[in-house]
Amino acid sequence: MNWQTVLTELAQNVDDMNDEALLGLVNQSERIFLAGAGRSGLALKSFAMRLTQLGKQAFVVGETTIPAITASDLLVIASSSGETTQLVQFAATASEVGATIWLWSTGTDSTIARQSQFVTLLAGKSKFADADTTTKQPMGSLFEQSVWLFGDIFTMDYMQRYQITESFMKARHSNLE
Ligand SMILES: O=C([C@H](O)CO)[C@H](O)[C@H](O)COP(=O)(O)O
Repeated sequence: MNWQTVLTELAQNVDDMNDEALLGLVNQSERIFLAGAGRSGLALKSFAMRLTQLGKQAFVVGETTIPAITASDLLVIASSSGETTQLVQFAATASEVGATIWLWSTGTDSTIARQSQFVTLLAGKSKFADADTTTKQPMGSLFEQSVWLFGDIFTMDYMQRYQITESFMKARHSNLE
């Protein structure tokens, strides 16, 4: 029963959100930084891994080996609320240096959204929102699931758009597992 509820809720995500501009944005960005807190960050990490396998330089914010972000870099932020304190600070720093920000969120009325050049809206509600009709799941669960799925679907679209094969990606998979 709850399986069906979750799958139905995930269908709120439209299937035509990977437009050419976003595919081009990632293609043109040599270095991509990814930031998310809590469960949103865990889901976004799965996309960071795929970006590496697609041939990009991907850095998860918070890892000690991360370089400084610069004007030519892309910062992807996943945040249901767009208001999580440390992510607001990351967006401010990225803006100061002139980096491009691509936010994945549930709305456009947030501090981070206002600093972002690109915003992708995913199904779910902000973790700060009260229970509503958007989802029966607690807090940001639907959004966090959507982050994982959007990353996977974007990966498939990117493979098709730039003719990247699975063997190309497998060759870039970690061999220290
Ligand atoms: O871990 C989370 C929490 O359990 C809500 O479901 C959130 O992902 C984390 O707090 C980050 O929040 P957002 O930045 O609003 O996604």
